[in-house]
Amino acid sequence: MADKIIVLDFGSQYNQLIARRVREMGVYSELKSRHTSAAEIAADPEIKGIIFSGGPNSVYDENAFKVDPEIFKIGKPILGICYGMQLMAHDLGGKVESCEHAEYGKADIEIKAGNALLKGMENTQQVWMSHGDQVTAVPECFEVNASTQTCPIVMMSNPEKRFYAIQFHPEVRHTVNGTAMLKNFVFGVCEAKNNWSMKEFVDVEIAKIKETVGDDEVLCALSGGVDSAVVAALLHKAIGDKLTCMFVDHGLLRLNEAESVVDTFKGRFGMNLYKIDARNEFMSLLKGVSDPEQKRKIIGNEFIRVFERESAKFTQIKWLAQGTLYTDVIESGTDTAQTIKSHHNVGGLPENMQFKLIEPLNTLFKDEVRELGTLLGLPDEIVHRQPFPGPGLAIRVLGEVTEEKLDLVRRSDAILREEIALAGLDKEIWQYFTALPDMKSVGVMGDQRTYEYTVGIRAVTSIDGMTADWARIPYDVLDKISRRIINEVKGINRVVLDCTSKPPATIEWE
Ligand SMILES: Nc1ncnc2c1ncn2[C@@H]1O[C@H](COP(=O)(O)OP(=O)(O)OP(=O)(O)O)[C@@H](O)[C@H]1O
Ligand SMILES: O=c1[nH]c(=O)c2[nH+]cn([C@@H]3O[C@H](COP(=O)(O)O)[C@@H](O)[C@H]3O)c2[nH]1
Ligand SMILES: NC(=O)CC[C@H](N)C(=O)O
Ligand SMILES: [Mg+2]
Repeated sequence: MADKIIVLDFGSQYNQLIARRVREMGVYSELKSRHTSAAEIAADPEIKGIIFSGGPNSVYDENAFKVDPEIFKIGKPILGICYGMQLMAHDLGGKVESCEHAEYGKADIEIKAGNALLKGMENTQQVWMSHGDQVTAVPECFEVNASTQTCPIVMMSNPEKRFYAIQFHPEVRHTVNGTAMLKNFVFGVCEAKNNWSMKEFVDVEIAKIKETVGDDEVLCALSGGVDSAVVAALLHKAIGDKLTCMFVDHGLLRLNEAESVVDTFKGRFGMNLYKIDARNEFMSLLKGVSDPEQKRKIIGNEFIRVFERESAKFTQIKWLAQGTLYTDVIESGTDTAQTIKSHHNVGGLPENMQFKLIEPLNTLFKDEVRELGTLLGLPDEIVHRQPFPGPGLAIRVLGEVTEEKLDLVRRSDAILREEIALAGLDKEIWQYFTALPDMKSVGVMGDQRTYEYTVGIRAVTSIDGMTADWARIPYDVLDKISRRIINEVKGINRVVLDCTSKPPATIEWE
């Protein structure tokens, strides 16, 4: 088995990012609950080191997240990041106070005394901060390694015990040498071996699936997107023809999408795929509903009801596999992180669901899933397909969903996709689509007054969908898209461009 580094979760939005940075180095890493006991960690010889994540609490809050205090006695290296640093200082007898000037964003640290994490680095380092508390006195036997203008103790360590702590976030790209510092911890301090790769992930997940489901049949919710295609490929390797895939046409798909998914997966790959026509059910449940969260919950709920009803027709299937990614989980809200939007497959699930879930990708990010897809032999056109959300066009038609509005989004979106591909931009732009804000404006066409819908173009560049920037589509391409939409899609008289990054916006408009 592979060496591993565990990340204890204290509620940071970036906690899973820490784990994936370590995986990128070829060392297995996973996020663990803060309730994991020291005894359990001590008993696992594969765990070579522990990282405490950041988090929203202050260590002095009444309900602040705690860690088993025995963890400092088991002899394994620990790296505390932000809240993790404050927790280490607090638990070992140092002092944490709220700072006079909270620091958010870029900062420069001055190295006072080098240590193993800073090996090979210049004295000044650009880092990224996000904190309102800071350590004001280090515990016994700790040294101060670096400071900023407003934070005298930005890094501390006790090399003998192999305890290291930093106030900034090495896992984000804005900390220029963040990855190098994490590498120094993982290889230099923990002496972990880089003997893990996606190949390992495949073997471990296949074994886990076999053990979990035994001889049972599994239903895989297949959308034609990369996540569910990868899940289906993994399952197929694990349980062969005990796998049944189901694709739901909820009436919220893009132009010709249903036909093309069936052609590809059933026709070309010969998969055991059932297409369910549930257009009427979804549309009637959405009638009169305009709140985005309510729409998402109705859709998530109905997906499960359709799977329950349809699967009962051939055998009693108790396992449902979905292509849930970590992004879906964190954005839907966890016991520590806020709900940004309820993804249909996580926050939108009904409470009284009969299925037990299989979600092998729920710790991964999109780009990791693409790597996995390639490894499993899926063709490029599937691996690099742009993401399309499960609730489909329902979250791109703002407000109440009607057939008329769906048709406008569908046709304008098809034009946008065609032109982006013609301009050779379809690989560069991560996701692109049109959305219909619930608004009309005045125009003049052929000397006549019009009062019709506006359509918005949303196109973003991203790596993992967690953060995104708006794509700089050349003006002449935009011009052609805009003219074609106005000329070809009756009912639209204005086209606008969304030039907002994520954060502060999100990719979808609802
Ligand atoms: N129309 C659908 N029919 C069946 N299952 C679906 C459908 N839409 C979504 N799902 C399920 O919900 C999961 C999450 O959807 P999501 O859009 O995040 O993933 P995806 O469609 O597989 O990949 P992508 O993100 O590339 O679109 C899917 O992996 C799939 O299991
Ligand atoms: O399957 C899904 N079910 C959902 O409910 C959902 N909501 C957003 N998305 C997709 O997730 C990525 C991030 O989207 P946001 O920036 O809009 O949160 C983008 O790629 C979105 O298209 C969803 N996918
Ligand atoms: N990002 C963090 O971990 C923040 C830790 C703590 N809540 C602070 O503001 O200092
Ligand atoms: Mg999808």
